[in-house]
Amino acid sequence: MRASLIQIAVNEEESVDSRRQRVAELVRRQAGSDLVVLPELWTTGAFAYEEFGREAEPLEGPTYEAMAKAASDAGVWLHAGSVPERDPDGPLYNTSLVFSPSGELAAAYRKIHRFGFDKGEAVLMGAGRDLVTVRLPGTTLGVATCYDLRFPELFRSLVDVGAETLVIPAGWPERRRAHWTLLAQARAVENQAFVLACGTAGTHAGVPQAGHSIVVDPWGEVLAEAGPDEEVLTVDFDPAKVAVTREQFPALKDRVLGLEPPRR
Ligand SMILES: O=C(O)CCC(=O)C(=O)O
Repeated sequence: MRASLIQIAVNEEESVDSRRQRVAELVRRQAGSDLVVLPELWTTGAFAYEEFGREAEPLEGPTYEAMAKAASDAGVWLHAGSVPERDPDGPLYNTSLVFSPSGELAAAYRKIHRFGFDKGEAVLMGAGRDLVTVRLPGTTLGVATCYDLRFPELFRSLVDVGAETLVIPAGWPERRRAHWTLLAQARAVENQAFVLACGTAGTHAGVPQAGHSIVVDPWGEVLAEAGPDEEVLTVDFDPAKVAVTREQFPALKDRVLGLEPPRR
């Protein structure tokens, strides 16, 4: 299976419209890959809080339209990263869109863990509640977004519903790049799954982005890692390695659930 992670540079000098067109063209150029992955909130930037409301789109908005077409033009599965979604009956959501090679929406995932503590996304957006997996020929994707990476129980739940390849679009800041790399490897090792983690490059809202998108195999080996700038990271991997790893080193079978609290 060939995956291409497009680590988009999100800078304020470029308008959202031109970035959308540029990214659609970049997706089209990945014809021949099976799966293309984009980062989190690449239209606005994950830290451009004032832009969320201004650039929010209905689910089937301009980014949806452009990415559905790009996926079908290229004939690829496209995890189109996330957009600020305006729910007509509710708040904004940080919503990821996954398209099939014919341009049909295969899944939408509303980010569960919102970043910012008492500001930013955590107060501006609503929280998703639903686990999302997508069946592709050869593997099942489990989807999560950026800050979700810090919550291992989410990934365990995805594994419990069949995830074998964990896809994580992000807008991770340079300041915590070490956490990004470490957590991507940890999620791969503990879940015996592939991790495809696609971040942004550039600087927006004064926050330099980490770049360094990364692909990790179920044994924790880094198959490919991007540099700090805009880049397409292409990697070939064998999804069957998940089953082989889980069979040869069956640690997931040794889970002990429902432990008792300490006795007083
Ligand atoms: O957890 C982090 O350090 C970064 C998270 C983040 O930037 C986000 O979820 O947008």
